[in-house]
Amino acid sequence: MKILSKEQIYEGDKLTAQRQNISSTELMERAGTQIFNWMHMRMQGAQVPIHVFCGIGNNGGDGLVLARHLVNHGYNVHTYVVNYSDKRSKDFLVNYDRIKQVTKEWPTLMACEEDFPTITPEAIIVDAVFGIGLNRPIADWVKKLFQHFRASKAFTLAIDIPSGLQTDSVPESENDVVWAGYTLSFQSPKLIFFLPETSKYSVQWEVLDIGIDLEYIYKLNTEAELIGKQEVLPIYKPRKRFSHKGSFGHALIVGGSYGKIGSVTLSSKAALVSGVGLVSAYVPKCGYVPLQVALPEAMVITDENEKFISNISFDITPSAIGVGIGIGTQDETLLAFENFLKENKAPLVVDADALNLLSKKTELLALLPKGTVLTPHPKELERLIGEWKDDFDKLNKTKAFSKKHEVIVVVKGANTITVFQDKYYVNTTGNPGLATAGTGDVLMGIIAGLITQGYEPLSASVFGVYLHGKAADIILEDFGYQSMIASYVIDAVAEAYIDLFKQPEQPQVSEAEQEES
Ligand SMILES: NC(=O)C1=CN([C@@H]2O[C@H](COP(=O)(O)OP(=O)(O)OC[C@H]3O[C@@H](n4cnc5c(N)ncnc54)[C@H](OP(=O)(O)O)[C@@H]3O)[C@@H](O)[C@H]2O)[C@@H](O)CC1
Ligand SMILES: Nc1ncnc2c1ncn2[C@@H]1O[C@H](COP(=O)(O)OP(=O)(O)O)[C@@H](O)[C@H]1O
Ligand SMILES: [K+]
Repeated sequence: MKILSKEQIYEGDKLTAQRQNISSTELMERAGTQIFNWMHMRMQGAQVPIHVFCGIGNNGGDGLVLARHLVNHGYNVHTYVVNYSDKRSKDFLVNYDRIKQVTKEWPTLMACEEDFPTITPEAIIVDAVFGIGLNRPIADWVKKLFQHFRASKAFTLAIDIPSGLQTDSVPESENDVVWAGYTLSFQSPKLIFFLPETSKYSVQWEVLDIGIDLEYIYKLNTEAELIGKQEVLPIYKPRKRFSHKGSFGHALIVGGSYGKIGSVTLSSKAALVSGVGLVSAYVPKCGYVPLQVALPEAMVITDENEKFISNISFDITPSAIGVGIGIGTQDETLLAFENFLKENKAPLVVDADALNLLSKKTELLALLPKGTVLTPHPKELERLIGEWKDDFDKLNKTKAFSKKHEVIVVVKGANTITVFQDKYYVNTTGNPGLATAGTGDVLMGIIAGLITQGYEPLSASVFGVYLHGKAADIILEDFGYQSMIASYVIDAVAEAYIDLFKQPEQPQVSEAEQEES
């Protein structure tokens, strides 16, 4: 699913009105009605107090449409106009008149703290104060209103975006923003739902379809894309009946040092379950026995050194190489890595300590083949691109880094974002069960394994991140967040593949209904 910028959303609204020959008022009616339907389906007329807080722009207009429908359906509604400006949008005014026609209880005008109503914890707050039009600092009394919402502990439903958030920046203080339990977003999810610093402002989100022109969306090139099953299915390469192990390449996993051989075992096994034909592991001598015992399917090549890698030399021709897990950052290993990069022609995935070696000696970045995949966790990323001011600064710096060095950067985290040139691919799978040792090694093995099988490095990264997260989601039911470990994630990659082709469950039709039809 495409994640539209604010400008693209406004453009989409305008074009839709033109092409469907409807007014912006009608589009707002659609938007507000969708919100009403969402609430009505869940509330079924329950008489919980609903406080709808409307700004003076179109987000407020949506709130007024919703409030009118709630009044018409007999809900216990209180509507407020948060009067932070003397301006009013045209469609706000239209809907202000319309709500006055259906109730004697006109919206209460609020202009300072004294006007704040009492909100009980069991009430519902609808936040239609600011939408994507917020463009400057908010008045102090309005910030106090947001704090009043939060202090009330009432469930808060935000329309389009939690008020106080802008689509392309991080708020200065968490007191300047509405903390929503749920956000109903029009047309496109917003990037801020997926970033570490801003995702907390909406516990859950959902996109409501307001019928924006499909051709416009289809042709649109967006900076960010949300990656779910629909997006990875076209990437998947089916297997031919007469394929053989030679058809799926030979992966080489280079890593390990004394006490850290497990990382190589995990990556190599992950590469195998991703579907490669052959896997070899390159480890220091101390890794030979543990690897052969733990993973009989893999071949093992050893370094001359007993405890760490000192010279990466082999006489196979791997289709792709994953390097860096557990190798440490000592000088001999740095030199071995440098010499390896000077010789290497195979596509690369660089992870863990190899990333730290790149940060230690940045000249090595020039030796990476074009399209190399880097898979840093936040600390490794910081060593590569320097400190960032906030999440947007981080993404911009990563983008600049990706462009400069022609590499793909997989920014790992709760919503892993793969960055390549001008584009962000935001993953939707995965859960906090993955916050455990070795899951990054597994990811590296999967991505290296997919490149080995002939996937383009960018597709391999996006697909690999999806499969890895999906595997964790599948086993969540069995192991929960606490007891999930990296090996179980490897075991579940098979199910993640199978899930790609599962049809959504159809609603059960009773025999009586079948006979009727
Ligand atoms: N277009 C459509 O057809 C549809 C739009 N939809 C809805 O419209 C929403 C966007 O609406 P919007 O553009 O009117 O902006 P909104 O967020 O309501 O803000 C109001 C105005 O406040 C102002 N302002 C900004 N910051 C300020 C500040 N700090 N303190 C004081 N004032 C400030 C600023 O105006 P300015 O003063 O800069 O001229 C701004 O314009 C969108 O989120 C969705 O809910 C849906 O109905 C679908 C159809
Ligand atoms: N809260 C979370 N939600 C989803 N995925 C997570 C979460 N925390 C970590 N992960 C994922 O787990 C993996 C951890 O990788 P990394 O930090 O390199 O671990 P290790 O070095 O122990 O292998 C990454 O793929 C990351 O995206
Ligand atoms: K809002």
